[in-house]
Amino acid sequence: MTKPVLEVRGLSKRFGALVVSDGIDLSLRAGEIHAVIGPNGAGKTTLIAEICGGLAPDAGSVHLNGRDVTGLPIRARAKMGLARTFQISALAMEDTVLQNALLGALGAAGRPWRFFRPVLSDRSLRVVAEAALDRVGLSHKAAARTAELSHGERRQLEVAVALTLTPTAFVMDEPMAGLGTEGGARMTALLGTLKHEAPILLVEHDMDAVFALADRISVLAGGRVIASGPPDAIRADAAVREAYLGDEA
Ligand SMILES: Nc1ncnc2c1ncn2[C@@H]1O[C@H](COP(=O)(O)OP(=O)(O)OP(=O)(O)O)[C@@H](O)[C@H]1O
Repeated sequence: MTKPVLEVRGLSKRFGALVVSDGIDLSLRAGEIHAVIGPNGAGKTTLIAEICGGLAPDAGSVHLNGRDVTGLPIRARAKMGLARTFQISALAMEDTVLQNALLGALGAAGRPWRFFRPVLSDRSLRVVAEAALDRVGLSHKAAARTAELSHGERRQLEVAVALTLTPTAFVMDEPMAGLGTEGGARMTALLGTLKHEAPILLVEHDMDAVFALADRISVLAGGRVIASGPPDAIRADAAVREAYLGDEA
């Protein structure tokens, strides 16, 4: 089997007496969507922070493309193509859609923000930013102020910003949150094609989306992976039903 793009081994973290990551092993392979689900407080947000570099684990490691990145800060991991989208929007609302994509491309190119003005006319960055907008279906809104976008369009723009990193792996934190039926369907279709460019670690509460999209699902409860496997196996897993899904699943 090919080496995982992203690999988490024995990740452990406690806040005082509370164990939030309890020896978590997880891998993300090329071409897949691996969903991480679990009840509130299971430790999903903490896990994402440890993977992306916002929070140092007490023990364990994170490897990206075979390289140990456990000690690296967020920015260094992002430069290696670890592209995160956020639960809460990190977009600049007063800037245009294209400017937000350009800011992403600028960050990916590792240039300081104070050179932003000239960058607006930088051809190579514009090409990257415009291609990302095109990819998520937002080209027609390039000149619009970001504040004028619908909620769904903002989430699409967040994916476009992530795309400007030329991702090695996506880490997505609830990309379906707040999307209606139409926006959810559009995002589902987008993720289904994006996974072929870079695999997606998907933390998501929308179970319909998870079971429709995921190639593998890992279930977190009390900081532990209590089950991991293809959607059908997870649906049938008694421990999962008890811990999380309820009998209606
Ligand atoms: N900085 C912190 N200090 C103390 N406790 C924390 C801290 N961050 C998180 N926790 C606790 O760790 C546990 C796991 O939280 P986390 O946010 O990772 O769970 P989650 O699975 O993402 O939950 P949700 O689905 O509600 O977002 C919770 O009990 C939370 O209160």
